[in-house]
Amino acid sequence: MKSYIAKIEHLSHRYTRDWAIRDINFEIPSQGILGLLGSNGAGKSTTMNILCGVINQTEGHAHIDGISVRDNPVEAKKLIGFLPQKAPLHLELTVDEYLRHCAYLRSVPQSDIKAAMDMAKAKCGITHFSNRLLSNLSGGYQQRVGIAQAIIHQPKLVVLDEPTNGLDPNQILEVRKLIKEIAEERAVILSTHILSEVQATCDNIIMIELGRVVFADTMYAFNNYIAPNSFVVTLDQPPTAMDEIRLPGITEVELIGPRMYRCRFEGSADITKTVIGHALEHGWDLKEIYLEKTSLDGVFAQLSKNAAKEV
Ligand SMILES: Nc1ncnc2c1ncn2[C@@H]1O[C@H](COP(=O)(O)OP(=O)(O)OP(=O)(O)O)[C@@H](O)[C@H]1O
Repeated sequence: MKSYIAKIEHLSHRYTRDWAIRDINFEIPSQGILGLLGSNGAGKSTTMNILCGVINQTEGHAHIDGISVRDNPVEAKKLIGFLPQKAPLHLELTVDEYLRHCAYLRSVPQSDIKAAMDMAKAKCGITHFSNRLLSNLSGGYQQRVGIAQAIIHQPKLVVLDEPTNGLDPNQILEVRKLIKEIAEERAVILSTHILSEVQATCDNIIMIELGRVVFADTMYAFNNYIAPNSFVVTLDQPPTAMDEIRLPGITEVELIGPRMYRCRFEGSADITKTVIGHALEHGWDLKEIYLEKTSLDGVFAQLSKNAAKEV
């Protein structure tokens, strides 16, 4: 058995003059969740749409289980469930009416449709809403219906474009849990511009910026990559000269609030222990110290810098 279900090779696309994506290469593992992370306009939807046969690429190849999406779209699409950024819901239908319609569109045999609907509803926790109009469901439940339509034909790969966009914090947690459950049986690729979304749900990550892959590895490697390089410290009795806080290893100290300093450092985060010891020794009266999480912007900046160096 192949360890991946889909393969993207040298994928490039331009809508008009400029390239939206350029020479994208990656594989989607047969199981688990792959996160496609990138800021707005990075090229996530373009990549997803090509993968799902919604648009044809200008150059390169997308294969699902060895089948070319471009050359054999009907067969390739049978293997994919897709929830686009704007869920294709018909709000005037009930959950059952809508899912029956989706099963029919997905060529589920007539005799299997009821079982397919029951399976998708149970999996997505919407059985009790079978006869509810979609327009009367909350955003979180509408998204569950969107996911149910994506798995109704038991695809090997589920593609989710910004699946938690517009949901409230509780709904986000529930939908993430559902996505993880779905990925126990198949491959899932989800796109998002939210770093914490990928960190919370994904096993592997592809990060794209300006249409190019800037990072591709496991989530573990990514988390190590974005190890924080700054901390914030509040000192009730700070030294008169701010420079005194700049202990060896600290490269920059910035005043960001009353007696509150952002310190950038190189090397191990253990530097905070040194600062705590030093503050105690010099009576700086340390109130609070915490490592700052690297922002997505920070990660992008760092990755772009690295990519530029490699060119
Ligand atoms: N139909 C289109 N016609 C022309 N340009 C487009 C079209 N769709 C997308 N683009 C451009 O292609 C680039 C990539 O867009 P894409 O929608 O793939 O990015 P994205 O990462 O999904 O962003 P978002 O999170 O905002 O949806 C952007 O510069 C965008 O303006």
